[in-house]
Amino acid sequence: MSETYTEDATGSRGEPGDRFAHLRGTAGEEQIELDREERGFIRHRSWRLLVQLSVGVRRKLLLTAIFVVIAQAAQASIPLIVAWAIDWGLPRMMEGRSSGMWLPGSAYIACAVTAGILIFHYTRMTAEASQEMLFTLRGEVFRKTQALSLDFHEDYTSGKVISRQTSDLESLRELLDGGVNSLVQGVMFMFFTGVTIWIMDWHSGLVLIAALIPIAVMGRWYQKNSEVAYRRTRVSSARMIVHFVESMTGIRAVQAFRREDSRSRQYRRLAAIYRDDMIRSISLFGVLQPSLMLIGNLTVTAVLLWGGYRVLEGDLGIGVLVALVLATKRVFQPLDMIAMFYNSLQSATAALEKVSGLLEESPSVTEASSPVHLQQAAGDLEFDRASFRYSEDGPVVLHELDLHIPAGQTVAVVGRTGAGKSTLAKLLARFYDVSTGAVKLDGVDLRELAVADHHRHVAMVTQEAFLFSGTIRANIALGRPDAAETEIIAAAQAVGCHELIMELPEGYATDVTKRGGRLSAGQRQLISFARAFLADPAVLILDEATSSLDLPSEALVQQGLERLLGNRTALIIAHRLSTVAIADRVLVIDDGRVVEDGAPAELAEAGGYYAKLHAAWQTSMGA
Ligand SMILES: Nc1ncnc2c1ncn2[C@@H]1O[C@H](COP(=O)(O)OP(=O)(O)OP(=O)(O)O)[C@@H](O)[C@H]1O
Repeated sequence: MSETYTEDATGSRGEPGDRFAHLRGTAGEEQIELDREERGFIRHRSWRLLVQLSVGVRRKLLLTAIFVVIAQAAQASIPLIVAWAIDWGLPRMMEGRSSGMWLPGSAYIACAVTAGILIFHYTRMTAEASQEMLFTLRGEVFRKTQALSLDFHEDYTSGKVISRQTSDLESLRELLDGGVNSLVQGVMFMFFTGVTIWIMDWHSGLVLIAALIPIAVMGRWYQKNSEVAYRRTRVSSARMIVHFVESMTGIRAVQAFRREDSRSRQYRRLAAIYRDDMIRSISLFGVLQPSLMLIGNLTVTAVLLWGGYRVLEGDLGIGVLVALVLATKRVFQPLDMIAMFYNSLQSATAALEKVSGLLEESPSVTEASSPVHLQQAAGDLEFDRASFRYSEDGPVVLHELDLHIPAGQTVAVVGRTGAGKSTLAKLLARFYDVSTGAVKLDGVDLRELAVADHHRHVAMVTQEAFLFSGTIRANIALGRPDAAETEIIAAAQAVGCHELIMELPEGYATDVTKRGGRLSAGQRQLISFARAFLADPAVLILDEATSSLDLPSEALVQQGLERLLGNRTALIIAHRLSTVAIADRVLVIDDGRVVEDGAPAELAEAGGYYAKLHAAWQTSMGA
């Protein structure tokens, strides 16, 4: 699949002075009322996405269209055949000529069989084409959301991503699966039946055309109102899903603080808003559908009355009148289907607006146009007058930081909460790029370094020690997917978790999500150390867990950590005295600046922040 779906060259936010900057990407996603130009912009983006998606299934769509036209022409000619049978066939039969029966009869059967076979084929082809388009889109939404940088995810929340991937794609599925098919089918059927009416009697054709006027007025009314109504349902559905996802991912906090009732109340409130928005949009459809039916029935009455009068006058054959009434009744049958299509179109359009916006986003951390490759890295790190703020108008979090960490050094970073320790780590891991200045690995600016090489040389072990569902083996192998079994075991042995894995019910094949495979915080950390050991990076960034482990576990984790560190360069956000003790150097960060820098023993004597922290730790150890 192509890399850029609806992304434009200017990035997701466009050029300065861009008239639609507030609508690009996911910005303005919750804006419900749009002016004419804004609507045009959003619609263009949505349709462009739909066209891009249809490129791969063009042949199938074309063939479907041809089949639909032929099948509907065959079906629509049935009233003509009836008229022919009555006005031409019947008199012949009465004269004893058998052709009066079998000619119209065979034509009727031929039309019905042709239509049946073609409908079978195009129904299957439409399903294949729409599923193929949805398959592509699902993959694209997943790929895009994974590729987007952390700053996007921190703003957008996983609940919204889930809502794009589930409820929005679902409403698109409804449209593509049944809707398009019924639209083309219905329109073609109406067209051909209309033509047969014209052929039989142009007076009735005029009645039909007159009926199109109120139909068009109703359609326009529905489009205007339902567009806004469905946009509103997309927003309220996303809010409801966001709340649900947050409550479930934060279930520990919810239960610990007994927030179940209040979270339920909030959820009910959001669900009620969604329910009301849905009722409002469906009610609009409730007006559209019967109105169209009424127009249809009035037209049949008009054709019957006027035709009947002309039969009495001797201007029209009775067979033609029967066929005309039959055809006029049939011409409106698909309106029901078309109205339903219109309904799912409006719902899917609102969904497509959101999905195409998400796909228009582009990562803020990108690969340089001609990246520098580093086959081997020693692990020399440098912050060169590096400043950073999370957003353009946000506060400066790191202030012109100058810091050199020679290869192989273990640096513990301490400081009060909110000082900027994690930010330092995130810049090294390149979750973000510095605002000014540079961060360098072996003298190469990280922004110039090939992303794959950066990933290979710099690894981050986060404090949550996240394990994916699957086996222990697979979780360690994430560090290097092509690693052999022996290498995986060697990595586990190196950090000291081989024994504990062997004690699990199925050893390395134990599923971490199953009962018996559940691991403690310390064990999870050791597994994530094994993963990092296997990856064998030159630089390790460790966000040490703040949760206190019991002493035997802490000792195990400590040993595992020391073995993992080896000769690598390491930056550890330290929360334990034992970790700081094994560091070569301690940095005390305060308000985005390094305020103390030296060997642990040296700083413990210096009487500053670290000395106090050290004393407090020692007291707690003694307690
Ligand atoms: N995603 C973000 N967007 C905006 N501001 C942020 C973001 N992450 C952190 N900050 C701000 O940046 C500053 C430094 O945060 P950082 O997470 O680096 O602190 P820390 O020293 O690691 O704190 P802690 O020990 O509590 O984890 C804080 O003022 C914080 O509010």
